[in-house]
Amino acid sequence: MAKEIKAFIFDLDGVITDTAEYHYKSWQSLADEEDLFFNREVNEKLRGVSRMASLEIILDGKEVDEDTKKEWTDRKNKYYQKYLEEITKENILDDMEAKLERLKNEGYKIAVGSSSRNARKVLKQLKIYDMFDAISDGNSVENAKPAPDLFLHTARNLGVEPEECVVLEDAESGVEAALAANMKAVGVGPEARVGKANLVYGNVDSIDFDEILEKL
Ligand SMILES: O=P(O)(O)OC[C@H]1O[C@@H](O)[C@H](O)[C@@H](O)[C@@H]1O
Ligand SMILES: [Mg+2]
Repeated sequence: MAKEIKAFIFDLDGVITDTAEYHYKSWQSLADEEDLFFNREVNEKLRGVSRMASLEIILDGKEVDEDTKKEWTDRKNKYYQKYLEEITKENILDDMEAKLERLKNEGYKIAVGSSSRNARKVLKQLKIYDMFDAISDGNSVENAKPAPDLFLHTARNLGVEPEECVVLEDAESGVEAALAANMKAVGVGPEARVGKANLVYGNVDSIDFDEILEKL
């Protein structure tokens, strides 16, 4: 028999807030300065992918020494952090805060499971940091999504079984990580990207928690 749902684990970038545009602009600045090929299509491949792995995707096989990679990812992060200074509650997607409150009031545990090392900073800027029962970020585990480690770490911190968790994700790598962790996956975005999830919504606004609780 399916286990009862006790917790919801939310990806951050692209599910709670749309910081993807700031990641894009920051990579674009670096790419322009270093004469690397980059555009929105390449940027789509970076969804859910860690900082260094993102650079490897942009480099697309081009050989660069480790010190330079470090300097480039640091520089991209410096640009990104400048954008983060500007973000406020207004950057929360649709009625996500109300949805989180509702789940909390109904007794579900809620957590963040993000690949970003900036996740805590983002949550503080959005003024929702204290709402969560657990927060896992890009510093929490060694193996990034699509490995299940980040979500398993989150479940352990929540004190629930993986089978009792639902993960909400906008990235293919995140959906894969959730399924590999034996959790239920809700995909947010086009079928081509998140179609492997147990349930798919085209955008954050259309996420229906009654349906999720009924079907998963
Ligand atoms: O560079 P950061 O803040 O650690 O973020 C790592 C990754 O975090 C993910 O949440 C984003 O979807 C990726 O685009 C990003 O590369
Ligand atoms: Mg995401």
